[in-house]
Amino acid sequence: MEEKYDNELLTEIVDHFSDEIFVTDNMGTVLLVNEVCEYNYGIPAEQLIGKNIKELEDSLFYPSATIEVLKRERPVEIMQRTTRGKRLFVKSRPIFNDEGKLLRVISYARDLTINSELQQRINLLEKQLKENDQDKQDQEFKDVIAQSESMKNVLKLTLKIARTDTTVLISGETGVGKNMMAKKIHSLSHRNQSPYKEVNCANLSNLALDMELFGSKDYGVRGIIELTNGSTLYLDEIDEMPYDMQSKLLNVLENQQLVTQGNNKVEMDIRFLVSTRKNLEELVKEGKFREDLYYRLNVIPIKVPPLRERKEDVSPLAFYFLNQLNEKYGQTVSLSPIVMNAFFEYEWAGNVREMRNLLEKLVITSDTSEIKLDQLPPNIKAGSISHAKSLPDKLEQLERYLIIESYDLYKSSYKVAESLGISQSSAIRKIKKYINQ
Ligand SMILES: Nc1ncnc2c1ncn2[C@@H]1O[C@H](COP(=O)(O)OP(=O)(O)OP(=O)(O)O)[C@@H](O)[C@H]1O
Repeated sequence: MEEKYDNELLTEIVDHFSDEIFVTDNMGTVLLVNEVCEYNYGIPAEQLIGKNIKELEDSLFYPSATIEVLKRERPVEIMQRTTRGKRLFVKSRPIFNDEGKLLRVISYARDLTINSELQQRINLLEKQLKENDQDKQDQEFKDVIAQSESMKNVLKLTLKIARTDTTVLISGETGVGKNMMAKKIHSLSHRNQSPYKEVNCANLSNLALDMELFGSKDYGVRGIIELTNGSTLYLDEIDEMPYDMQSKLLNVLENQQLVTQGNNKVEMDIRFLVSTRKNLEELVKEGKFREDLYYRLNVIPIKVPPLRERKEDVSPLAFYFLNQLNEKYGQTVSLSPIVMNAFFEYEWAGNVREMRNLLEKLVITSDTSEIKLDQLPPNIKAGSISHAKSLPDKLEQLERYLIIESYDLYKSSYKVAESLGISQSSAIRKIKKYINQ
């Protein structure tokens, strides 16, 4: 009786096994197969029983692992293709009786097509997820110009960390957009309904900064740290914070508590975003910045690269600001290609802010619709000359600058020749060299 149940149990297990099971006798006659066979070969299991493996090879699959085991009398592992287009990984092994005579061959086959289909599905889902992320990024950052790979990476990281609560250290030269990124982080965070506060640590005297941040009992004022509880506080130019004050800030960060001017211990829940123009690690080495505070702040570092290291952003930024400013001042000013070239060559020590300010001045003051090279400040006109190292290089850059400036103004090789006192053929040659290349 129990044997019957055991057989039923065995059939149940075999039929529900996710791999194919295929058993033959020592002549290759099929004795047992499970339901997976139907899926792999397109034939119901019953129709396979009693058939010989040699009849099945080629018509249903190739090669047969069972035939190999029958030949060699030892375990075999092979890759098999079925006429239904499946790729199976087959493991077959012989079963011997007590006298060592081959009795059965049992094979297990795993469908690798499922794996690759699964992989394709995963790839597709990952792709959709990435596109989704890209859409989201484009939407959230539509007012942030980022054509360069390095800026795109900054945005990607910003999007990723905005919704967390970690402290972020934003570093970069003046005017690269640190402030803008900090505001983005806040507006994309769950704190965006509470007011974002910022304090510049370089603009105030030590005493005033202390009072601004921590408040004053004498004057009965509450500090901005206390007032920002629950929201985001951006500490701009943290590198300028006096050493002693750094300990007070560290205390708040470490203990998430603040002793207020009213002498109450308040639990703090502030997200700190800090920025630095200087290399904080260097300042730590020089003993000007507390190492413990540095590590506490540097949880997620975001480095916003200077404009000269991401030239691809120069013209998109210029067009973006030009549009914005034209609209603001009711103008229709554009930049001549040569001016665009000068923008590209220039080093922009003041970065994006310097470019925006210059464009604002040009849009306001220009009385022509196209800005010409001679309307630019000398440092930008001559920007590319200062990069040249040797005298011959400098001379060539100077020549290039004069030719470009003159051609930008006159748009005629004859006039360029006349204005610079050279022959027209020489002017043509130089225009070709520096402009039309
Ligand atoms: N990628 C950008 N796209 C659009 N506008 C930008 C971009 N980067 C910077 N700006 C604009 O340039 C100006 C300067 O940026 P921001 O004040 O964020 O720089 P910063 O690095 O914080 O400067 P500082 O170190 O002087 O505080 C702002 O008007 C900002 O909106």
